[in-house]
Amino acid sequence: MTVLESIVEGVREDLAVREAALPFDALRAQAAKVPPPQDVMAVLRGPGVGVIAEVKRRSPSKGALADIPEPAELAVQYELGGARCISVLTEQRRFGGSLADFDAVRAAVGVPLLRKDFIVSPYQVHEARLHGADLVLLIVAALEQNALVSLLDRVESLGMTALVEVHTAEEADRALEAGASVIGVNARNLHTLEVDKEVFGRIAPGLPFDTIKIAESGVTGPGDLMSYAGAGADAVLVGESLVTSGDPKVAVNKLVTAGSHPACPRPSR
Ligand SMILES: O=C(O)c1ccccc1NCC(=O)[C@H](O)[C@H](O)COP(=O)(O)O
Repeated sequence: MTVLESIVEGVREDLAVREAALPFDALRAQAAKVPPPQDVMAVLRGPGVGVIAEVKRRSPSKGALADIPEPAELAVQYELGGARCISVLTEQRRFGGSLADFDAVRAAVGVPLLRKDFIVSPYQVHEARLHGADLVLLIVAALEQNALVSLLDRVESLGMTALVEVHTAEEADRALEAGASVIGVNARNLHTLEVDKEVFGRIAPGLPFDTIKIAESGVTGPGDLMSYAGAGADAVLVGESLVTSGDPKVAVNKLVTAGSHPACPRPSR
């Protein structure tokens, strides 16, 4: 079993417990009463290269990264530093995240929020909406094509935006066939955990010009952002280097400043 398969197995077990506690129809009815999501496409199409800053306590590849006793405080620092969106990992077993973290962040910041999890069921999509998500991650490698198409439709039918994550050209084709308009190219192979920062540059130029392109993983500073910008990134998604920086506001702001600098290559839309 690969790392991704084992994560998804645990996610399905935890999901069954939540479904037993709050049945799907009741969840859906509650989620329908939540204020509508933000227009994330407009935010991601903002000037320069944006930063999506991630609340990430630990990971399968690196183990413990940061305690983050107050995720809301971290998120406020990200927002003050100029993050365009904030990603909150809600997977508990491997990443130490939770929907309680998501709620705390939602209550503290105004920027759009990404529910970063391993979404395999419509239940998780409505759950994301119930907790105020604007964006939902869909990982192509974790989904059969029919499931990808129907989850993407569901995310959009609720007014949210799907960040569809790929790691290979074949997965990018599947994302486009499913109708993705925001594609994240993850430098990390979720089966082996190997990080290859060249992957974005191999895949992004082949995507349609009007697709929002997000470079995920392995961003350690402004130099990486500039390289990804040169290969066509509209935004970068950054976790580890921010949570381990000691000063997340400054660390985010260094990236934001690089992304808005006149020397930074512009997205070609
Ligand atoms: O981070 C991991 O080790 C990982 C392992 C298996 C599945 C997903 C994983 N990470 C999710 C992410 O995509 C990253 O949290 C995100 O792109 C930020 O990456 P980084 O800046 O390298 O922390």
